[in-house]
Amino acid sequence: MMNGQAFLQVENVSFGYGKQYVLKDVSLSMYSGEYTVLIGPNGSGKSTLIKLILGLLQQQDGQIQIQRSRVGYVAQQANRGLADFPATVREVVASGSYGQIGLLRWMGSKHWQGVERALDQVGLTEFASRKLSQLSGGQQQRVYIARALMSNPQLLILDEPTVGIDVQAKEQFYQLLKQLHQQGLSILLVSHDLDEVISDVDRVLCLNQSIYFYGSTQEFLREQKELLPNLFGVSTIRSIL
Ligand SMILES: Nc1ncnc2c1ncn2[C@@H]1O[C@H](COP(=O)(O)OP(=O)(O)OP(=O)(O)O)[C@@H](O)[C@H]1O
Repeated sequence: MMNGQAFLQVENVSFGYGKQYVLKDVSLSMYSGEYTVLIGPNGSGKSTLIKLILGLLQQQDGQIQIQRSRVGYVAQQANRGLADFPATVREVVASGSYGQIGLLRWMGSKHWQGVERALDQVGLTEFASRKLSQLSGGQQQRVYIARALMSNPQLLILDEPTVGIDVQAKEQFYQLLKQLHQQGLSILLVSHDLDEVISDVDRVLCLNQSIYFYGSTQEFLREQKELLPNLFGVSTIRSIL
């Protein structure tokens, strides 16, 4: 897994919104096909790190190397803003190709085939003609994954995608991520649901302004009794929930 060139390389990155740093000297590398979960207490800099990786923020120090055209992104509460928009599920997924639903009329049949494929990958074919607002929160998040898949990403980044989704839908959602990973997609998932994803991921990254732990799932499980009390003030994964 670690062979070859890393396609995401974050080297000694520091960032602050004002004078104070919220991220200090952060380094990490992701290799093709890896599934990494990023955890950390509230305000530890997880979303900030994601925004730096996506190029939405610019670090003050350090370097980030990544081919951004090969990154798909599913934001926290992704449905905000679009949920009331009168677009169908199919149209929202299609907008992943062009970024704007208004441009859909320019899409050729090859693109629409891609839309059907993406809908199939996330198990939403039967909902394709429904309005987005008529789907549950969990289904809507799957629509956003399908939209992100339209750019044929190498890496899918998700920032707390299951906030506000019920337990059963969460399970289905993580099952979908597991399947996409098994199909070869690399995933960087920000989540508090460590207990639910720990058996699916390859690596765990614990952030608290700096990197607190970064290693394989096996290493994490071996060391969690020492790691978790310091990071979250709890002693088992289950108590983070
Ligand atoms: N736009 C902003 N301007 C100023 N400070 C910010 C801004 N966004 C975030 N911060 C601060 O930066 C720090 C890191 O925030 P960030 O959202 O990256 O943390 P997080 O780990 O994602 O938190 P959570 O788990 O609560 O989502 C926090 O102290 C936060 O208050």
